Amino acid sequence: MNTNQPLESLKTSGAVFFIFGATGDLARRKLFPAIYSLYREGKLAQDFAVVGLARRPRTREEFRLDVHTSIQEFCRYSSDSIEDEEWLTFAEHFEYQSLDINNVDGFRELCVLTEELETKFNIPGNRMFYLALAPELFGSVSYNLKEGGLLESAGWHRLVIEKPFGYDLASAEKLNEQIREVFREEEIYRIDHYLGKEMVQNIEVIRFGNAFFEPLWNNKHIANIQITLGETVGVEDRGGYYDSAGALRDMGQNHMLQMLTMIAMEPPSRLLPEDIRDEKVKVLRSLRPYATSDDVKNNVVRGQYTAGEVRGTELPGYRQEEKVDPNSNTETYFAARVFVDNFRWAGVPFYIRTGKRLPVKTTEVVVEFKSMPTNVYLGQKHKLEPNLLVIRVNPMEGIYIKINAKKPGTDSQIEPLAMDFCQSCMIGINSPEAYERLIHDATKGDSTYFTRWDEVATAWSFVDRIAAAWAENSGDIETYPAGSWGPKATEDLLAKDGYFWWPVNGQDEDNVVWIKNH
Ligand SMILES: NC(=O)C1=CN([C@@H]2O[C@H](COP(=O)(O)OP(=O)(O)OC[C@H]3O[C@@H](n4cnc5c(N)ncnc54)[C@H](OP(=O)(O)O)[C@@H]3O)[C@@H](O)[C@H]2O)C=CC1
Ligand SMILES: O=C1O[C@H](COP(=O)(O)O)[C@@H](O)[C@H](O)[C@H]1O
Repeated sequence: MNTNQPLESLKTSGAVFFIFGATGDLARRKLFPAIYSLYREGKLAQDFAVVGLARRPRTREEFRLDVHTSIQEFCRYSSDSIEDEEWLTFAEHFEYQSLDINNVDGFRELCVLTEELETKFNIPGNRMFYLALAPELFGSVSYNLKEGGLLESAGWHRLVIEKPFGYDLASAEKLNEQIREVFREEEIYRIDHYLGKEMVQNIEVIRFGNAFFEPLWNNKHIANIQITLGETVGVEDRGGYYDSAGALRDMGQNHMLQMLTMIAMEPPSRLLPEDIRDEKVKVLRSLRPYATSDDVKNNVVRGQYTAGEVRGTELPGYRQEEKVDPNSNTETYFAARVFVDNFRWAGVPFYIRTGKRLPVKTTEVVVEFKSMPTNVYLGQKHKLEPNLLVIRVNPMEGIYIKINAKKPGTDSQIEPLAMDFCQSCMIGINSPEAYERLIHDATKGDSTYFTRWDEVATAWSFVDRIAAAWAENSGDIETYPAGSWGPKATEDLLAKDGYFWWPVNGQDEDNVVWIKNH
């Protein structure tokens, strides 16, 4: 398939969806609800089937009940009762097969089942393999799909894989080699679900669709950019995975750097998947690498949460969490001062931070513009507030712009004004979830919002230097109480440049006059 086909020519076609890891958390919380929403919205072709695969035994009826329960709990559309005709019509498309990834015989049986389903639902041999599995299993699945004959049908074959893609560059390369022995790059869809978020995709339109942003989008006018991905949750039941990953690998290598690329990339010459991905990888290649451990120390902060209280609830520290090493030095928070060394961004610091057990669940980008050279109203000593463009990604979706204006009724008193457009207030819960959009894109063959191998590899080489410096000084991790905004050193990262973190969601901005669409 040519991934540079015009996007409007890409259409959803009937396919069999194979969900490897169908008894797991991701399938339950995200994948089944996403498939159901797509079905409800008429975005799936009529001729489709879903095969759930995992080791645990399940009858077809038990599996369909699992799918129903997951939809009731997590989908933005609730499903009908399991006896209703509409649900039965949908559920009819779901099958389950118990299968061990490491046993090729199971794949041969799967091949027979698949051909039966393709005949039953008139599916033209298109097959999408979604790996909701630990990455160690990706190589075996690919190999056994081929050995088991599943790649011999007439239609297209696509492999959708979850993050994390490896643990570092070396392991990612190995993983990639294993997969590439079977699938071509254009058949591989590496999910980074942040790229499926409405407002992350909207960054492109805000930038390239507005005459008053793009001309200012450079180091002449922008002072700094702040990207925050705050979470209130701890590690929940994923302690085993998280303790070997940490915030840098879990969020930094992927979601944070991908968001940074969307903010910093050059306008693509055409809006085709490869053109956009080419521009994103150029940003990753322009990231200034931290040359020494001292560089890392001066520009990156890591922290781990200790016990704390959030809205009256006592919460344990990270080391007390289930499946976490009680002496763990894994970071649950990190912040970094990053530079994109290219013509557009030279000298502009990008401050990025993410953490678990922070006070607010929020993903937000703040673009701080350079201050006016002087305050013509009150003189040099009185600095005017800088203009801000704030892109709210999650859970609130929208943008606000902070400007200075004359306070009505005064001679020349100036007050900051925020024009707040809340998209989620208008669209509400019907805003499509990231997984829906990405699964839909994969069925159409649109790889724009999936990460290409060179993006993954370049991001790892940037992150590996931080991880290596931390490994040398494993004891210097700072702590922060659950419910706080992370270690104190995070403030210093910005303070040394004369900046501070802007309050997220406009909180504490009491001196600002808000003009809202809601
Ligand atoms: N959960 C989440 O929110 C997110 C998850 N991810 C990624 O998605 C992937 C899956 O995560 P998650 O669902 O949480 O993991 P879980 O541990 O909940 O599920 C793993 C699944 O793999 C199956 N499995 C394990 N070993 C085998 C095997 N040998 N043969 C066949 N099936 C096997 C398990 O089923 P059984 O035991 O029955 O065989 C289970 O269905 C991971 O890579 C994770 O990092 C990424 C982003 C978010
Ligand atoms: O990929 C991951 O993302 C989630 C956060 O996603 P969000 O869409 O809820 O913001 C994070 O909790 C998890 O640790 C990480 O693996």
